[in-house]
Amino acid sequence: MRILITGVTGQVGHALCRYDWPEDAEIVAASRHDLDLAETESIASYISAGRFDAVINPAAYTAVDRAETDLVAAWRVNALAPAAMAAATWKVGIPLICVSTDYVFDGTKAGAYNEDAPISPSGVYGASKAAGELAVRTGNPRHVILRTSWVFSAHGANFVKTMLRLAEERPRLRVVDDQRGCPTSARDIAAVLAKITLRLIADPQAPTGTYHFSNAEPTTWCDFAKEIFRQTEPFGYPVPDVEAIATTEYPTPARRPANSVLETTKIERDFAVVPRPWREALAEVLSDLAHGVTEESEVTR
Ligand SMILES: NC(=O)C1=CN([C@@H]2O[C@H](COP(=O)(O)OP(=O)(O)OC[C@H]3O[C@@H](n4cnc5c(N)ncnc54)[C@H](OP(=O)(O)O)[C@@H]3O)[C@@H](O)[C@H]2O)C=CC1
Ligand SMILES: Cc1cn([C@H]2C[C@H](O)[C@@H](COP(=O)(O)OP(=O)(O)O[C@H]3O[C@@H](C)C(=O)[C@@H](O)[C@H]3O)O2)c(=O)[nH]c1=O
Ligand SMILES: [Mg+2]
Repeated sequence: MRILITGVTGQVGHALCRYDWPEDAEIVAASRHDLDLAETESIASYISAGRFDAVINPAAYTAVDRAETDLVAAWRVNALAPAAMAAATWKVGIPLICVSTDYVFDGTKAGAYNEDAPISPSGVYGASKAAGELAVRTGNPRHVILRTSWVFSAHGANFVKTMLRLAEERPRLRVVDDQRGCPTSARDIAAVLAKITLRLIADPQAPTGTYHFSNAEPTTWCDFAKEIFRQTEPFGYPVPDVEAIATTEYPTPARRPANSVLETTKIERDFAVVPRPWREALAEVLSDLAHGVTEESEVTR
């Protein structure tokens, strides 16, 4: 079976390429040079010519603040590209597995969001991802949309690596303590995406639709930062003071949800997925970083 993976230079795409796929899985890893997702018109022919058995699309325009002033580019990659993929995959009768975000929610809900909670994105990034979801839902009934949150990994750009970099530069960091969510390892997301994809390829009756997946145990960005430094201290890395601040004290172009905790019971039930605590996944990533398993690592398949 042939599986197309997009966004292979990103956190989740990279982890998918490194996943331990079964022997009979042939992974086609498409970078922006192979398939530029901003070129909407090129997507259909690439997919129809590829003889794929499934398409996994973790590629996205993920610069949340930049999206506010780069609306068309964000919508091309996050909305139009998934729309083109949905049409093309449905035409050749294969499943489409896409990744979406907690930022489709406005964050005003008190508890965790389940898959049926109404979406109400407050920024361009979230809105464009919500549009991509809708396109996939209406374009290919054989889809899974996996919403996740606060992705981190040794590879690529993310909050963990930002904190480690800032700690080298400053003795004191100020981090928002009034936005709640669940950090999630790109490797864990990749394992879930692989499991879902293999099941959809093998079984025409496999469950489809929208699913939430994150690592377990909600936290705030501030407590996430503190845990990063608690875990890196033994490596001899610099440990800055982390000051808890309010979102109002850290102005950004895009508004972020105050609460974006995702409820994961549906995926646990339908795909027998067991989310592990993010602190455990963080330890793995920090160990990878300490041992130099970073973006320079070669993807071997
Ligand atoms: N990062 C996060 O915290 C979260 C991410 N998500 C979602 O998870 C998915 C994976 O995110 P993550 O791995 O972190 O993303 P990254 O930002 O790490 O990677 C994005 C990938 O998309 C590719 N891409 C962007 N524009 C294009 C284009 N025009 N043509 C082809 N490829 C393109 C990038 O390629 P290049 O390197 O060439 O730019 C890169 O490979 C996304 O759908 C995202 O919306 C959901 C919740 C949280
Ligand atoms: C660097 C920094 C950030 N912050 C705040 C800003 C923001 O509210 C929060 C996290 O910062 P980031 O820029 O990493 O966050 P952001 O880019 O918004 O992360 C999001 O990315 C997209 C792609 C998603 O889909 C989301 O799930 C989420 O992971 O921390 C501080 O308070 N202090 C700091 O020094
Ligand atoms: Mg960011």
